[in-house]
Amino acid sequence: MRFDVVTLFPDFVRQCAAVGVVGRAQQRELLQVETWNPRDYATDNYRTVDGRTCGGGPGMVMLIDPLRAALKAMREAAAEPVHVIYLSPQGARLTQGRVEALAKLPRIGLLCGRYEGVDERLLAHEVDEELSIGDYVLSGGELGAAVIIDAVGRLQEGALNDAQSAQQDSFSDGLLDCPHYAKPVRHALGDVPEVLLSGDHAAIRRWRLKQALGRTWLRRPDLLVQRALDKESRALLEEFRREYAQ
Ligand SMILES: c1cc(-c2cnc[nH]2)ccn1
Repeated sequence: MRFDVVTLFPDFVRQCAAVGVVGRAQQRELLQVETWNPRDYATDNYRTVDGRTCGGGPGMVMLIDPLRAALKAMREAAAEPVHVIYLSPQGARLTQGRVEALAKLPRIGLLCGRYEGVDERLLAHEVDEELSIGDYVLSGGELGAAVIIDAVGRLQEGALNDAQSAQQDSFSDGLLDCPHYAKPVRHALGDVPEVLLSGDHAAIRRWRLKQALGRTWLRRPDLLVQRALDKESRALLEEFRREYAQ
């Protein structure tokens, strides 16, 4: 997987991708992150990349030509076709399902806007998809790009170790994660649940699934609506709800 990020802040994006799972995956050449700065493609002496918004009003808009030249250089830099994503509050909300689909692509281009955004004509001709990481306004698209690089990058074959894969699976089955504990077993803040000390792996699996179902029901019931539950999960959730109601 190759990510190509068009951004006025390449160092920020590279630093985000240099640590943790994604950083290690880059070192192991499981993925590649390249950056393209539109300012390097501005043709005037001031390296101008923004202009006043037509029709008046506050703020500036990113100009077509520096972005278009940067995208052209990006497309020419490698053979595979690029799926170009523009990060914006106007985009479709990013979901784990969309992340899993994106993880199958050979190359992803991430266009990061700043100021009030990007000239609509550039978006209409150069962008395949708009995605939002949440209903709030950020200072630019770079944090969205970092989220996509992390969520998609960690799904590349070999990027995760066994424990991380298990944790990924627990989120990816559409439920919130169960509670986690480490030593000491006894603490002034409370004790580790006995079942986790029992060595009974079947009971531990059921307890973790019950907690995940119960938490999802309490905190994100909308996720449960979208998810069919098997007989065991329905029974465990009912058990959780009965105990919760007591
Ligand atoms: C993705 C991008 C953005 C954003 C880009 N520029 C200002 N906000 C907000 C949410 N998700």
